[in-house]
Amino acid sequence: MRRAVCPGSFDPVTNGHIDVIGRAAELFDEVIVAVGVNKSKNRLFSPEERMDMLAEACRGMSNVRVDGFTGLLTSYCQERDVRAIVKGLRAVSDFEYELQMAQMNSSLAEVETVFVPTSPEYSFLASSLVKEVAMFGGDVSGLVPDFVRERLVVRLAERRR
Ligand SMILES: O=C(O)c1ccc2[nH]nc(Br)c2c1
Ligand SMILES: O=C(O)c1ccc2[nH]nc(Br)c2c1
Repeated sequence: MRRAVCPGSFDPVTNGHIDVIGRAAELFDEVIVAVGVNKSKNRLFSPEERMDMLAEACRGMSNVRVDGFTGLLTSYCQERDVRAIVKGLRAVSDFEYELQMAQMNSSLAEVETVFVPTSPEYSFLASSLVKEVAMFGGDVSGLVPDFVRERLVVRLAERRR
C-alpha cells in the first residue's frame, strides 16, 4: 500500500491545493492530507474548520482522507507508515525552501519528498493572498471552492465587527 502525506496549513484550502491533492491521489494508493495544528500561529480558521473544508473539497476522491498533526511531520509519517511527502511547487521561488525541508526530512526519517508542479493557472495562489484579497472585498471566486468563499466572507465579516 503506497501512501503519501500532503501537508500544509490549508487556512483555507484553495483550488491550487485541490489540484495538487488530486494529482497525488492519482499517483498513490492512499493520500493523507495532513493539517498542521500549530497552537502558536494565529489562523483565520480553526484546525477543525480547516479539516472540515478539506474533507468537503476532497469528497470526490475516494483514496484521500484528512487528518491533523502536531509536531514533526516526519514523526507523523513514521507513526502512519508513510514513506512519501507530496508538495506542490508553484514557482522557482518555492523550490529553495522546499528543497531544504525535503533534505531535512530525509535526514530525519525514511521519507522522500515528491514535488508536483501546480497547474500554471494556480501558480499565484496562496491561502494568505486569498485571505488578503477577500479582506479588502476582492472577488476570490475561482480561486477557492464556492463553499470556502462563502465561509471566508462570513469569517472576515465577523472579524471586522
Ligand atoms: O497550505 C499550506 O500552507 C501549504 C504550504 C505548502 C504547500 N506545498 N504544497 C501544498 Br498542497 C502546500 C500547502
Ligand atoms: O497556500 C499556500 O501557502 C501554499 C504554499 C506553497 C504551495 N506550493 N504549492 C501549493 Br498548491 C502551495 C500553497
